[in-house]
Amino acid sequence: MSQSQHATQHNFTSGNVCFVQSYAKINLTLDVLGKRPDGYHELATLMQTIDLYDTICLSRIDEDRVDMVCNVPELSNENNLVIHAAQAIRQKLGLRQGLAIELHKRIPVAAGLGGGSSNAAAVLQALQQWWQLPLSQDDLWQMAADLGSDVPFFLTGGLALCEGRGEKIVPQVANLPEAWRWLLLVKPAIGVSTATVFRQLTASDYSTGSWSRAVQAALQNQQPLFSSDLHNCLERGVLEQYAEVAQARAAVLHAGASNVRLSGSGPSLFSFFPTLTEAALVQHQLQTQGYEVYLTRALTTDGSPIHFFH
Ligand SMILES: C[C@@](CO)(OP(=O)(O)O)[C@H](O)COP(=O)(O)OP(=O)(O)OC[C@H]1O[C@@H](n2ccc(N)nc2=O)[C@H](O)[C@@H]1O
Ligand SMILES: Nc1ncnc2c1ncn2[C@@H]1O[C@H](COP(=O)(O)OP(=O)(O)O)[C@@H](O)[C@H]1O
Repeated sequence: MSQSQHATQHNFTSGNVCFVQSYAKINLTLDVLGKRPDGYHELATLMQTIDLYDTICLSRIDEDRVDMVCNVPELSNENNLVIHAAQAIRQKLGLRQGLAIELHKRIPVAAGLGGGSSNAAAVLQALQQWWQLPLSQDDLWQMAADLGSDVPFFLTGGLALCEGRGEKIVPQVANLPEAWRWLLLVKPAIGVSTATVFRQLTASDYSTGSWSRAVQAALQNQQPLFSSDLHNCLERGVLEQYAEVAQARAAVLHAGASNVRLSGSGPSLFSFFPTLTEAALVQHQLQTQGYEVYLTRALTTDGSPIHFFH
């Protein structure tokens, strides 16, 4: 029996079974620099893993195939990224060892929280460690990047500056202001397609990358940061296009939050609080209005709570 802590996954293996925790992310900042010839957008985004996770149970099976069940019925099919990740590894190494995957989702789906990407990275990393595969970090990174723009970030997690289409990762020392100790996530009752949100961008939404780089520098130097320093270039389009998100944003502010931002392509919104009491009060108010709300916090690469500065 062994227990290991690598990157954002907590793995627990026992004989033929391996359990993995697969964490969600928020985008503290998200700059879109412009559209690339390949159709993707050039990004600079500061991503941070948070204490909200799916659980994945991997078991060896005798047959040469990958099976999967999920507690969210519409995700129980071969398009699930956990199957793509397992098949990518089997194909790359010509493995015939079969696998059964149980996926228990807690991270809201299509919510801007990176759940599918996190699950894919968790499977890549768990199989690499559990089966002691001869894959380099570069091999893993390439497989992750082929699975999706956000997947490489989840191989390291914690806090990172992500550039290119999101796949170029520069890990940062996880270090946030004291005022950001508690994190409230509000998930409006709609799913949002990432591709649609990018399609609706206009040139006036683009930035130079300066929002993310300024916040990165302030965090590294432990300088004061304000909620107005955080920016997401996708937010304008999402607030205009989806009334549910604009309403939820207004409700969060009305409930007493001093800051609120969209995570990724949304629809999830996040707010920071210095104390648990303040966060819990706002959470309670929003829950009584019927909102889906999560009270959580930021994590380091090994899944432990991060360091805060004054
Ligand atoms: C916006 C972000 C911010 O972290 O997250 P989510 O809101 O999805 O969580 C990511 O860039 C999402 O990453 P991911 O969900 O892996 O995207 P992919 O599967 O690679 O791409 C989905 C679609 O989004 C668009 N896309 C994605 C990334 C990028 N840099 N430019 C794009 O234009 C493309 O239309 C692409 O077909
Ligand atoms: N394991 C998975 N978990 C969640 N969604 C998945 C998974 N595998 C494939 N998907 C697909 O990916 C889409 C985006 O889901 P998700 O990763 O949760 O959101 P986001 O891209 O907003 O962070 C979903 O609509 C779903 O069809």
